[in-house]
Amino acid sequence: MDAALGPPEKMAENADELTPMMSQYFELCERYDDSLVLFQVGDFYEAFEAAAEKVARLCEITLTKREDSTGQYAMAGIPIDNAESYVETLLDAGYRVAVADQVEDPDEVSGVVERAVTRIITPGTLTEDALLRSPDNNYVAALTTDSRRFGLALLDVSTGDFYATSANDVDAIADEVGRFAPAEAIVGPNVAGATDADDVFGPACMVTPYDEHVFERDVAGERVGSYFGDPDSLLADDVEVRACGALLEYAEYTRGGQSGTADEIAETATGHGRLDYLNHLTRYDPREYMLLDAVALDSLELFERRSVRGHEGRTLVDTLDETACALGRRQLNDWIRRPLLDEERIEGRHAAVEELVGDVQTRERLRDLLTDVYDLERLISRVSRGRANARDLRSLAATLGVVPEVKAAIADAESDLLADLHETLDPLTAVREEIEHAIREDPPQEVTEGNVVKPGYDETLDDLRETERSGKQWIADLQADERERTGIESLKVDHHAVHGYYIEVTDANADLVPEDYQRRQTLKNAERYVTPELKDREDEIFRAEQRADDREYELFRQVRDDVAAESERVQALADRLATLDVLVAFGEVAANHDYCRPSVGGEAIDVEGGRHPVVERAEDSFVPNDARFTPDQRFAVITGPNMSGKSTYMRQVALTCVLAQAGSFVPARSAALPVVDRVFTRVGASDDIAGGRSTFMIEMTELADILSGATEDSLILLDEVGRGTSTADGLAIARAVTEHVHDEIGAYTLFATHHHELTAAADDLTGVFTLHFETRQVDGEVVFEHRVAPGAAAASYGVEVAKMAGIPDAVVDRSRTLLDDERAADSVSDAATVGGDPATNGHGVTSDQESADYGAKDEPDDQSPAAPTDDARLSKELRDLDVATMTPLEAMNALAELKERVDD
Ligand SMILES: Nc1ncnc2c1ncn2[C@@H]1O[C@H](COP(=O)(O)OP(=O)(O)OP(=O)(O)O)[C@@H](O)[C@H]1O
Repeated sequence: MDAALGPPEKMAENADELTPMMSQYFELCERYDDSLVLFQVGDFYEAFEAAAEKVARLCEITLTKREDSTGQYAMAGIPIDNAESYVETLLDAGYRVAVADQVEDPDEVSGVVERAVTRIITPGTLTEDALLRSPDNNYVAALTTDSRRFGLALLDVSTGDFYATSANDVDAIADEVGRFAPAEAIVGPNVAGATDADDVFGPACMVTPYDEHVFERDVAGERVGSYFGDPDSLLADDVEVRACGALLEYAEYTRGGQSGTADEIAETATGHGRLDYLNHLTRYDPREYMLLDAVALDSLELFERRSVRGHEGRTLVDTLDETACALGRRQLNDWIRRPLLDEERIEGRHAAVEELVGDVQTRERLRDLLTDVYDLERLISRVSRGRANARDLRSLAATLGVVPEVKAAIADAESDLLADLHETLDPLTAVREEIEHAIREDPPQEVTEGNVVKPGYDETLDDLRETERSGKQWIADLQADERERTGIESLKVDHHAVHGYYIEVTDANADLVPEDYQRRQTLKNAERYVTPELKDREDEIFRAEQRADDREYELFRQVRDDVAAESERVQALADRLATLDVLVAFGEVAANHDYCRPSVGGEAIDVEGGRHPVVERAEDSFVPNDARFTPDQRFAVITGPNMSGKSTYMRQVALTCVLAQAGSFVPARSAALPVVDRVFTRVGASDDIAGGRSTFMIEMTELADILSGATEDSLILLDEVGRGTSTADGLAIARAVTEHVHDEIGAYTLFATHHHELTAAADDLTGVFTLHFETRQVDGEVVFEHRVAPGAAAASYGVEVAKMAGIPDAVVDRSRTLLDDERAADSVSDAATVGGDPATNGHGVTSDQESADYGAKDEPDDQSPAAPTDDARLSKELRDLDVATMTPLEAMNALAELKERVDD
């Protein structure tokens, strides 16, 4: 990013001589040197010099020039009316945009109009609806550290969601970052020495080192205190206070507040930029939630879809998203991102979902009502920032109007959670009534031009409007009155934007014009006049209109302030409606897709007829599978050909746990599950070319994280560990990992592998068992049954899959020949080694596919200790020749080949 533009050099050279306007621009560029300043000049936002060139190039607009006594400056302007799309382009290109608006009415000042930066638009602090691309949260983060701990704060400025946490280990922080996926981060002074912030936040996040001062304990503490009271009672560690304080300062700064020196804090604490709607700071310990790090979120496709074959387009959240409003959608994301560990809370959600599953009518009623719920969090944040218009207030009132009906719909609820929601849903009746009494039903976008406040709400306003109305009526009647008085039938009364009201008389009737008419304008065939009374009336109308508009704006602001004062209650209501919406969505999905209520808290995984929630929607006939892990047998080695369903099965077990702990029902006939503290995944990786790490390196790094972080309550998915290195090394690592997880950790583990040797671990390690996926051969073609069964698979069918994928016949045939040859040769040598320690077996297996044929438990010769001699090899090959089906030529060739080998 080359965001720091600073003031243009050319202006710096003659800074003292700049025109007043350019001097303003120059100073703003100096002050906001980390941003691209867009400077209002009338209906445009202008940029000059280097910034202008950037804007012109990125936004594809013309680069022009501005010339004054001090020189010529490159200039590019974007129209204010649709500035958003241009700003979006600049954000995408990595800029912060400082919007410098005219803060005085140009008509009312002589000389240069004052301009001030009213907001700094950055990727993580967006509040503009047009720039927020989805209802999902958009977070900005702050990270800091002392030498001991790391503190992380996360804030969604558009909704007021604010979180803080801390950890000793930067990896734990990276995991939390992964959950929230902030769009932007500021980092404190010591972070650079302790870790690589770009690594922690990832490439999609704009990371900037920020003013050290605001991270100081006292400065930060004071700021946190000004919002939420004593920081020490709220937060667990100084690093959390530092991160939260700095983040608040940054958020204020982007809302046009001052960047904080100690003195300025007191000023901003009450002034411009303050985020009054921030009422809650949620301090949490990552250990309170099932941990899903970035790798797991990604590989389980909870939010983002990886580019893999099949099940197009859908993520877990999409699949579950039957929410009716934006509040619910965000809450759903949060529940999936942070599944619970507390059994009681999990059960609480399940009980509520169960009740809703069983009551279609209530569910439908609630869905209907919740569809009418606006995004209260963003509305109240706009209200508190003074950016809400009258329509926003009406939307808020409309939402409040739905609350009593929502309450009524769950009045008889029996589950604790629904009953509690019924009890605590707060209709804020007074707020709704105030808005409904004061604000018109269909107000305009603008709040300063009248038509906002209802007649009858305010006497002063009504009087002014009456004066305006009667004045206009008098003028409306004037044409008829004057025609009668003067006898001029063609006399016209009309209004002109510049000259105001006039009476028009054609030249033919000039002699009938009365004395009191004063000439104003001469046209080709007519004259326009005013009378003193018309002038007086006009002034009266104008004054009344002006004062009425002002009065309306004042009344509107009063109502808006009154609503803002209740922002905490509105936020609490938003949270409850969101909860209800997610519960209803869970109920809907469960009812429509045949999910069951899981029991949680035992020590076994016992899923009957489980399905993958996403894949089952894309497959016409999804095959349900059981999953059974007992307290004593927690490690499954899964074999089966490519495409047989191993990955799908493993993910479905993990997703079932995630869903259950998020509070949802699960796609299965029945399910008993433990409370899983963390899901680890090590499933296929793409090369991190930019990061300079090979597939194997990534694989090993992820594996290292798993081995150091997993507990006996964790769920581990391992897919093809050791694929990126030689088969012997890979197998050795796979076996050693199996032993370690089995002996030392005891986590629930699903390990899919093509190393059939690994299935032997089931014989040696009591907690390990084998599963495999079955396939059938029908007319020479492989049919995948997608059915899991105990034991190990017999063959890999890699070549058949290659054929299905469209590899040319010649290559497929050649592969078969090679494979047959190798099988013949290796089955002999294999007999000597399978079942021993793979790390020391030293035999030359050359690919995963081949290794898949090793160690199938039910092959009797697997365990035989025979040594591979040439004779044994030859005899086997001879035995395997199927003379009955060979052509004479093939028989001749085979014989010649064998003879040749004996001769050697
Ligand atoms: N239980 C099932 N019922 C129906 N179709 C399934 C089932 N499981 C998987 N499939 C289908 O089979 C495809 C392959 O499954 P999956 O990717 O799980 O295979 P795999 O054994 O892990 O393959 P590989 O070893 O190549 O990674 C999936 O994309 C899905 O469309």
